[in-house]
Amino acid sequence: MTGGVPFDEARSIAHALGAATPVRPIDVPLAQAAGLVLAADVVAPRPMPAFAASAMDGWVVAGSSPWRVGEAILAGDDPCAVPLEAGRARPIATGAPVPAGALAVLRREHGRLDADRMLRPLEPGGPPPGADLRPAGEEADQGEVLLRAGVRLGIGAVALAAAAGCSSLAVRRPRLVVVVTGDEVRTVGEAGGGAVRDALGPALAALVPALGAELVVLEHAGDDVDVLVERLLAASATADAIVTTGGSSHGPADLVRAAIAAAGGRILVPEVAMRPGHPVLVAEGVGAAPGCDGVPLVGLPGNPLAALATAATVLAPLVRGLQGAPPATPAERRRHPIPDGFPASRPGCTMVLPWRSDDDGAPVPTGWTGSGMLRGIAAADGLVAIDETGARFLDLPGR
Ligand SMILES: Nc1nc2c(c(=O)[nH]1)N[C@H]1C(S)=C(S)[C@@H](COP(=O)(O)OP(=O)(O)OC[C@H]3O[C@@H](n4cnc5c(N)ncnc54)[C@H](O)[C@@H]3O)O[C@H]1N2
Ligand code: MOO
Repeated sequence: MTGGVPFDEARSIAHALGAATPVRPIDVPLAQAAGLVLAADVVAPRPMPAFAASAMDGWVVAGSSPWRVGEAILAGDDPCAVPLEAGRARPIATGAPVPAGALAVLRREHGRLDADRMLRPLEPGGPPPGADLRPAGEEADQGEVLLRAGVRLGIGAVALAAAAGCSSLAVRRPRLVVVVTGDEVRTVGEAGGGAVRDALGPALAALVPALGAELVVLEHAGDDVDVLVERLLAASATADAIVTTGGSSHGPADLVRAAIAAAGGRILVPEVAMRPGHPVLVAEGVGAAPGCDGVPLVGLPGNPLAALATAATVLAPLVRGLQGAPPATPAERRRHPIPDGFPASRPGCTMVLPWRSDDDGAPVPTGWTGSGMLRGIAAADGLVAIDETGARFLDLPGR
């Protein structure tokens, strides 16, 4: 047994903490919306497509063949007010509006235009009614919900919103402040003489936007509790949530817990039954004062692999809560048998390990899984959480 809050419960607490105060929606230009979480439903303002159009280059035909061919219709032309009469055809481009009365579109490779401008199908009978016609409203009726609030916008969703006529979208993008602690942590120069280079600041600077949040400040604080409290209070005034690294355990220089208390916060998750990352903590109300609720905080351990594993475990659900997104993706929730080559589960403890695909696409351990190591996660396709119920693949945004 490792002790600590069970893995799933810690994730639920983190998500619920964020979901209790989802951040205020902001409008962002469409081109900046990918990766962010939608704050309001997007509905089709008109049928999609808005008009009946040809799905192929060829001829739009009415009645039976042969057809007398008239003027071409191009994409961008106004829908024609004059219906196409039986026995007539018009050359038509993919996406061009189809006139009323049309039977079907005959693809250009399926027809022959004779010298007398009469069109005949190569196959007897010609196209069946409706062939290669895109009816108006085929994809959506007017007023139909295209994208639901809470969804993370991918490139397809951005393209759909653009097609629906949006030029900006309401999203929830939480503002995070990251405080990297540790007197021994250096941002420049080489490690040595007891010092280490900061591995976590740069990683979190990449992770935060990959989670669909905004990094407003990334700062370094030594192991001085007064300085740390000051930083937490300042952060609570600007941020929707705070992330600290290091000092989360109970060593002589581990000050994060004391600083949280001094900054008015309350620890909800003091440690998690997981390896690595056991000392990770989740707190609420940092910076709380009369008339101000304070903000959530996730205290990541200093050991680098532990920090990244716990970021995927509790920081990601907290951010999803703040975004108004559901707790975990269905892919993350799905349990798999523990894949070959991975360690068996340990009672009462969730192990989080980096994995990569082998040449056949099967997950294999990366090695270098010590809590202070980084070569494993550097080579990883993701993280896998193993417990007595099986294996679950966690999202590792920005990997
Ligand atoms: N007596 C016990 N000691 C420890 C326990 C325990 O249960 N009992 N838990 C261990 C576990 S598990 C972890 S994880 C670490 C986490 O401790 P902290 O969060 O307090 O981390 P630090 O002590 O500040 O640092 C640990 C390690 O990581 C290096 N570090 C810190 N920040 C960075 C950074 N930004 N970039 C690169 N490396 C960093 C730091 O120099 C230390 O080597 O506690 C165990 N102890
Ligand atoms: O939980 Mo710690 O990350 O094993 O060293």
